[in-house]
Amino acid sequence: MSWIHRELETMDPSIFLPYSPSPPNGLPQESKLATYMNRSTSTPTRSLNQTLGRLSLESSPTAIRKVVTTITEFVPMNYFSQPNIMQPDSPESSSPSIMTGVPNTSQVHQENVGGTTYFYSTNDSLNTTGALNSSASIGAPESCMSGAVGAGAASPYATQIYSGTPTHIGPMTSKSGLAPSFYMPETIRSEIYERNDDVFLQTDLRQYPDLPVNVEMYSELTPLESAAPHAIATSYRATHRQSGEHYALRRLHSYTTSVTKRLEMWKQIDHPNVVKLHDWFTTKAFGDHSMVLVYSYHPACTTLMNKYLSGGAGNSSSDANGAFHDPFSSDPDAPRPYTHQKNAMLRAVASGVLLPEAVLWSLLVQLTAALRAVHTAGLACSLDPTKVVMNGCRVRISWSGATDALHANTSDVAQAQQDDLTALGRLALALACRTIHCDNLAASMELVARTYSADLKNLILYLLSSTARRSVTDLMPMIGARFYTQVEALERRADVFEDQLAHEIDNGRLLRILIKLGVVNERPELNLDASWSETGDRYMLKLFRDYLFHSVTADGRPWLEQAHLAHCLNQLDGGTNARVELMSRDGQSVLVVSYAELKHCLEQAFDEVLQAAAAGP
Ligand SMILES: Nc1ncnc2c1ncn2[C@@H]1O[C@H](COP(=O)(O)OP(=O)(O)OP(=O)(O)O)[C@@H](O)[C@H]1O
Repeated sequence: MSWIHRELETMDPSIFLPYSPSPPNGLPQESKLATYMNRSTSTPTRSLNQTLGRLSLESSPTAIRKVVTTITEFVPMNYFSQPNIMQPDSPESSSPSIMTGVPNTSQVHQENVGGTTYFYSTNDSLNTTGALNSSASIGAPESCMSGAVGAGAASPYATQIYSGTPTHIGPMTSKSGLAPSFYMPETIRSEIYERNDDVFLQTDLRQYPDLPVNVEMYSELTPLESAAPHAIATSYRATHRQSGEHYALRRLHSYTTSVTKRLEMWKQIDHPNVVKLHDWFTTKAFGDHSMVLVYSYHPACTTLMNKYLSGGAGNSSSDANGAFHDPFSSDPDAPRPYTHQKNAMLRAVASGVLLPEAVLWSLLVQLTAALRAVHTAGLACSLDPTKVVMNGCRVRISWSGATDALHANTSDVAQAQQDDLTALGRLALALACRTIHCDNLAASMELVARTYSADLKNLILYLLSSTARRSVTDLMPMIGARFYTQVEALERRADVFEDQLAHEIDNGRLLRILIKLGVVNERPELNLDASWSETGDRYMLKLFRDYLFHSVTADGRPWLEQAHLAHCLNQLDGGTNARVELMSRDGQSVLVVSYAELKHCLEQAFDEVLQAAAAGP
């Protein structure tokens, strides 16, 4: 007999036969179904209603509490919460107050249809409380308002998988003027994969036999750049031996000075556009007296130089352009620098590789925000395209404070801040022209004037002018309304993140409930009871598992319908009143149960496993 995929929300109650104490097709008492039916009707320790009756506000159910502590449950916002019913500080234990004193009204009806016995539990209070007991249920507003016991209904949310994409997310991809990479979900996914890859893919450390295994509290050192013979500084990714977290280390070779006052000041800077300096120490682990600066590690970073200015490996295919190779190359046929520079710019314009103005403003807004934080703290950062890193659309100034460590606090900060502003101007010009070779200022500015707005040109001119003393705070009026564009883009990106997060929360709900089912189903034994997973509450869960995963079509083929699976799991998570037919494996009996009852069985059974696990050897 094939499995029947029917849910019984609409079943007419009049078809239920009244319960008879001596049914015509009584169950053999040794059958597994009997263990469940006994637990529903007579066995005191297994009585669902008795269990529910024991639940009270004072003693919130250990089952629920244990589950919450062991697998972090998703506790939704209590949209309709009423102070007299819901406990604000303990959302997961609020439902039992409504359950208190639920009368034991368990009844079982059974009928025989064509040799198959159908068992119906008509325990309405069970269905209701189960629904209220949902990890994600919030109760219907009416029931909360009236406080009526038994009037609750499963949250519509708890029984759905996706609430749907909000309408404001959809049309954003066609928003003109904003770089699409700011808010495309596919981009978010690929960015996250790229970052995870970066963390998990290990470099072959045999290439670096001289690397120490441990440096202070850090191990698994992986160079972030290819080794240069006479470098004065080297960068590594490393893992903290205690926390397991990744850090970026900047090693300053043969370090002789020891003044660290400015490093202390750098440590205080916590800004989204500055890579955070956490710590520093000196070490002889590299065979010399090195200083190591410890920074936050941002996976899959690339420098602005690599991403936009060098045409190197870091460039995306659309960015790659032979126009940006070094004009001073050793190739005797290479064009003379000026010609090359001009040609490069013209080709950049023609081939459309110039950055959209919105992207330029985004970079400038972020960099000026970083400079503002740094300058306000009385520091300067030696801005350089190789020392600004980017992942996603976030820009950060990297290795902050390394210059101060090298020069031992001797530089004039006021002058260094002016140099930062000039460096920002040069960087803006380089990004606008897509080349670092902008020595011909007139030609470069001509390109900027032709391609971009007057505001951008004026900002660059202001930053490059050396006549007046400039300040980073003067830049804000020049950025003007473009700041709002940046805020708008970030908020749109946040919208997409929230939408994705909502989906993942729903996936998490399903994963948790699948974990619970997996922990209970087919467990070989529990507390020396080899038939534990086959009897009592668990028998019903086993049949539910069969119904979910092993259903077949009328001609015996596996019936795989993901929407059905997700729907059933959500009904279970919500503990709804909808009923489902569960057929015994011999096809002789059909149990008609509500998801509320199934949910309660699952929580009871899972709690038993948890208690056994916590009992210790
Ligand atoms: N905090 C960080 N987290 C992750 N990666 C970073 C971080 N800071 C820099 N990087 C990456 O490390 C790589 C090496 O950076 P580094 O500044 O050492 O490059 P470099 O051009 O070789 O400079 P230098 O010659 O001064 O060492 C770059 O690809 C950069 O993207």
